[in-house]
Amino acid sequence: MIEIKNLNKFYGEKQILKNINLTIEDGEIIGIIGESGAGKSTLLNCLNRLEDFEEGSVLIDGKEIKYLNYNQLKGIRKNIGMIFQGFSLINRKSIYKNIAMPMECWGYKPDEIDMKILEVSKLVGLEDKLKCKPKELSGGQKQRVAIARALTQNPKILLCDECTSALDPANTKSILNLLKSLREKLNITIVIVTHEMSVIQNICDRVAIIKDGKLVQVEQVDKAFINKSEYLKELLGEQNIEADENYENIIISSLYNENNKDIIYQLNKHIKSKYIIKAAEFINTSKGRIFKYNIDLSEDDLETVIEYLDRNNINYFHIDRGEE
Ligand SMILES: Nc1ncnc2c1ncn2[C@@H]1O[C@H](COP(=O)(O)OP(=O)(O)OP(=O)(O)O)[C@@H](O)[C@H]1O
Repeated sequence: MIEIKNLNKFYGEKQILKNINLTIEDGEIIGIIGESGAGKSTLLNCLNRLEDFEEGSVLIDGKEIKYLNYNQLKGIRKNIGMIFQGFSLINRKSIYKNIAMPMECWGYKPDEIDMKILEVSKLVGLEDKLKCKPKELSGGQKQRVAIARALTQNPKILLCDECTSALDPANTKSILNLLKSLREKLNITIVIVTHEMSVIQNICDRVAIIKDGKLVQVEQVDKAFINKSEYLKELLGEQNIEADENYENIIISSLYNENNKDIIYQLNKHIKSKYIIKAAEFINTSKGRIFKYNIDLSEDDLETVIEYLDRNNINYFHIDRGEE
């Protein structure tokens, strides 16, 4: 478990992280998203003390890392793998040698290294590329090498800083699938810093939004997308749809399930007068598919619709226009 408590971080006079509090459970995949310069990478780097922090604490499995000396830190960092956007591979060395590097530093015996490399290269699907050089690999394959290298230390935590930002959509998808399968097989905790909302949607259990150094929202991904906060809308570049004062406006949004899959058909059966679907959106998340309909309907139909939605346990938000 990672526990971040009242974390404050400064560069000179400038405060970069402002009273961050966050607990990350074992085996969780959490995504940290925010605008450029918000403090995402700095926060990630505080988790293994690549960056020191002035105030607050970071506990890894109950152990405070703030005051650890160099040797103690090395021990903790063994449990925390890190992967970056740029892969950090040595081009003149083979894939085998690139993966072997941390084990060589730690003084493992050659046959131990051999066995481990066989194991991790199978996990990331690179067992036939060990003799290649990085330049012979695609971006996605290079990131797999970086992940394999991190896995040689049997990490309990994987910190990923924009690990798919340099990849095309197909390679991004394959790396995200790999991370998901690693969590399933090894119960690794994964913290992902990203500016790509698709990464958050596809694999994260929770999303943490950081704005100007403050953690402004931490929520389960499905809940965050069912009822988007102003922060999330801002990151998505979405604007609120203007309300039409002649209608009641309702947003119906839920995870798809047996109960609500034919919601529009059902509404048609219940509503007397015409209604307007102003926007419809379908989002795939790690928790399932979310639908969202923004509907204008007559005042007469509002009560019937709300009753239907309540009865069937379907989420909705009635936009209160107030008394104009
Ligand atoms: N070594 C440093 N010295 C001084 N200021 C720094 C240093 N590193 C980062 N900063 C500043 O800290 C702030 C947060 O940087 P950080 O890299 O954490 O943001 P980020 O959210 O990861 O941004 P991006 O998405 O662009 O990578 C920025 O204003 C940045 O300029």
